[in-house]
Amino acid sequence: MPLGRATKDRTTKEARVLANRYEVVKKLGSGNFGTAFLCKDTKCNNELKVLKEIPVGDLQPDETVDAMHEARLLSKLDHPGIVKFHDSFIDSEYFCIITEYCEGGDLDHKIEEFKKQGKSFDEKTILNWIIQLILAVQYMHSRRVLHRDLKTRNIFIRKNLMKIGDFGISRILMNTSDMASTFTGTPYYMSPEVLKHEGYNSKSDIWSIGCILYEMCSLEHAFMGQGLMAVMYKIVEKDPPNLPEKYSKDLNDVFKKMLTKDPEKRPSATEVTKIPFIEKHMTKMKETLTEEYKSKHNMNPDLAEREASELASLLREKSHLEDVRSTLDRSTDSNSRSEAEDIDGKKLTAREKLLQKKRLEADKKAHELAKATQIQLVENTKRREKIKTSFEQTTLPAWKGGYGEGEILKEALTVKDPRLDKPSKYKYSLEDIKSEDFDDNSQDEETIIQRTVIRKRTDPKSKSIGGSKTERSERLTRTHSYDTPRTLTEHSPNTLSLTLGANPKDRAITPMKDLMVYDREHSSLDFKDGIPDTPDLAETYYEQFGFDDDEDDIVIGKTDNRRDSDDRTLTEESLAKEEDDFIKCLEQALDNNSGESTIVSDDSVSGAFGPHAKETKIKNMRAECIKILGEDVFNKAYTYLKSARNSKKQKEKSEKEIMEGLRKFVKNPSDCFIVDQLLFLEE
Ligand SMILES: Nc1ncnc2c1ncn2[C@@H]1O[C@H](COP(=O)(O)OP(=O)(O)OP(=O)(O)O)[C@@H](O)[C@H]1O
Repeated sequence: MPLGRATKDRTTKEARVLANRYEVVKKLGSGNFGTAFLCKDTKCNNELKVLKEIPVGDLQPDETVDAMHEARLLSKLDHPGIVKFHDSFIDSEYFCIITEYCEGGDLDHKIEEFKKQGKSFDEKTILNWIIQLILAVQYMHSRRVLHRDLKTRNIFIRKNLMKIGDFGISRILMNTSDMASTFTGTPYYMSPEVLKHEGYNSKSDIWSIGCILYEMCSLEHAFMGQGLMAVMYKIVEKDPPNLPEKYSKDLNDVFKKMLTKDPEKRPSATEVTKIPFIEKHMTKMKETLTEEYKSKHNMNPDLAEREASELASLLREKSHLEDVRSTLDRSTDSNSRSEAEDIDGKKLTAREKLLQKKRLEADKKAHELAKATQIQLVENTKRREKIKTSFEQTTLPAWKGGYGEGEILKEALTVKDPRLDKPSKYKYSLEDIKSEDFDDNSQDEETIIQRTVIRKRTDPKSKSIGGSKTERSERLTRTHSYDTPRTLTEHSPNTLSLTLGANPKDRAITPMKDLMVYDREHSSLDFKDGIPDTPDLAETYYEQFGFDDDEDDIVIGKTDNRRDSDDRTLTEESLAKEEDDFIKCLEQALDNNSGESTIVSDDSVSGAFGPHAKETKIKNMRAECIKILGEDVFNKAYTYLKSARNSKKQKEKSEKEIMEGLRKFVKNPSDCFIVDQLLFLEE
């Protein structure tokens, strides 16, 4: 296929849905193989994911079989240090991959940012990161998957967790036995054996991790040179530099081991984890992480807030349904009469008619809610048990780090509730909230109740709330201490009840029965029967609190059809799972046990899209050259370098002479580095 063959350019088409499921949000950028987009998974609660579109040309159906098979196997791999491979499919001329989205971007960007700001990463952070990467590599190598293109642009950050992207993609895209395919365009991370055409193996990935370690410390590449050849020469012949002096000798030794020229003598991932300095840090990480995890899950304010929010919504549900019921009870006898007939001698108001209309619906929702709550309770109990067991079994270390600025876990679990703009370790009265907290005076009282419930804390230092008015507020708040963590899970489903329906005991909805009282008589709120006075307001009220006609799901916690509003729960849960998984990885590594090995297949298989992927790479690199140099300069430099690399006479020229020759076209010959890369790739 000729170079630059036109593939349909879809990079600008963002508002589109792929596979009837992935809605493109925006373009993230283009790489060697294709373009990455941020997308929403409409079938998974609009979770943000990354779509990678790789042009593969017009393929015959059987040509895609291997790729799809490989992709399916890759999607089974799961490790907190690997960007999760979710899905793949062919769409027109594109092979599409759906992966996890890492909101922290890539390490290359992070390093650039630090460089610009004159900052550096501290040793502890670097050690944390490198251990994460090594554990991820160990996991994949134990399943016989090589990366082949490890570089800072393929390392992603998600809540300070380091994740390796594109692991195994080479299996699909590249013909792995072919040198040009292995040459990804970036020479900086390539090992001597690869440059010497001695073949890629698992140790070549370790070399790349060593190069990444150097870059984290010095914010520069380990092997630098004006031209591609100079870099390659240094990699093969020269000793690696030392890490900057601010880093320990121990870390420098680890780095040197990883950059041992002879792959036989270079440590494997497992061997790196056994280097005493690394092992010691892993043990420390485990201890600190466990402690932080423990305290977080015992007293996690975010978790508590979420639970409070759920409880508040249950409360709303309860008081509303009680109100509906009591009103309906009053009117039950009138059902046999005409709607227009009176209750207690009065005609039914529009509001009462509305109540009637909503009655069945409300009851149905109550049932669904009770069911959903019970499912959530079971899930919460399971999760708690799991966390508890994990604490008991481990002494995992608080794993601090992350740009040297904070505690990873702390950040990892901080999911802010946009409704809460202040830390809430205080007691709030309704008046407090009305007067100082919310600018928006137009909020209705129910919202205020909810916020009060969420904010309520029994901080011993807080001023007590006395007086009749505040007593009323007190009744509206939750007398539930977050300092002594109590959660939904601590209440057996059997203890839940809600005075609703013919048989109240059958309607398990909230564990707050004994803890929360909505005292209608003394309430300062004016919707004493729970329903606003006018039908319009009532309608708004219903809609606001989840009784909208069109609404068909009640979603609490984790269910299959979660809605947008549940994103927060989802993220929090998935992050907690990742922490948990990472703790297990550390444990396994410390136990010298790499876990059960699900071997995917031999990595020597040729990539299904080899020729197409190579062609795309060349095309993209050529476009990049033109972007950097301009078309005219590129053409001249390309012709000059091609002849310098190919003709015998020119070959005798030293690198220095070649660079000088380039000065005829460009001010800075090192700008032509990428042209050299392109030529190398083309060869
Ligand atoms: N999982 C992800 N989460 C967040 N951003 C991502 C993710 N994958 C890719 N990106 C971003 O999308 C852009 C393009 O990424 P892509 O992987 O296609 O190319 P690249 O890494 O820049 O180059 P290469 O093809 O050489 O790996 C980059 O800015 C990258 O940071």
